[in-house]
Amino acid sequence: MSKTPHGPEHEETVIAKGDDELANFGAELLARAITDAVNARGIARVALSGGSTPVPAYVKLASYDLPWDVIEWFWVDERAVPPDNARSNYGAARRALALAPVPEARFHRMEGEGSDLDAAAARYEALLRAHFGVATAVAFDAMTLGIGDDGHIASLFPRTGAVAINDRLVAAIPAERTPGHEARITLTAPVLHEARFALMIVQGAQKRAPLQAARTPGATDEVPARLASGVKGHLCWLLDQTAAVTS
Ligand SMILES: O=C(O)[C@H](O)[C@@H](O)[C@H](O)[C@H](O)COP(=O)(O)O
Repeated sequence: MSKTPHGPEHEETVIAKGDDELANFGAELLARAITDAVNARGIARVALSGGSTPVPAYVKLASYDLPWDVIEWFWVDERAVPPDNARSNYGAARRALALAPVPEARFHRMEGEGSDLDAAAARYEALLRAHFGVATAVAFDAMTLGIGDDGHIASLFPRTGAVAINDRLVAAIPAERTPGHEARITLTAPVLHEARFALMIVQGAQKRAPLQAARTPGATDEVPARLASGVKGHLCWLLDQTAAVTS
């Protein structure tokens, strides 16, 4: 049974009252993590999850006065669609960040559109190694995460064994292992765990059950979002009040 190997250095829960507050808190938390990273190391590397929940926070973040030239943007996962497809996580984040003065070269998308997702995953892994260095851990300065209704995180879906992939940084997940979804490319659990700051942003009554399951110790293959508790750095559960209700 794969369990989370260690707990966060720092863990907190922030409750937001409503959509706007969730987006504002999300943007503020990301901006702080980014600013801290640039102050400490002269650069911030950010990995963005897809889905709908984090997008309003990305929009708010775009209006911050950040050192945009030294922020590198990566993705936690991508759907097997072209970047201009409405389901593209890259496309959604790019639209949300459109007002931010980010140099094009700072965006590093996963190539979900290709016919060979294993090759695309390998290329992304090589890109991460080039940016982070081969010898060092791939530790993102800030990472947004979400929880699927089925308890998935990134594109690591329950009862597929995907949470146990630990021999690579980036994996291709075939459609038959993403129930109800298309094939994916995703960061693997070891990369999620290395995050210096992970913002787990959860909204809506339909997320109460998977959220409670994610915060209950147990097998990560049953509830992949339990991987969040293995983040080594600072883990922030940013919850809107409807998701935070405990039965
Ligand atoms: O590609 C994706 O879908 C995401 O990376 C995924 O892991 C997401 O975070 C959850 O499915 C929650 O999605 P919502 O925010 O839309 O509920």
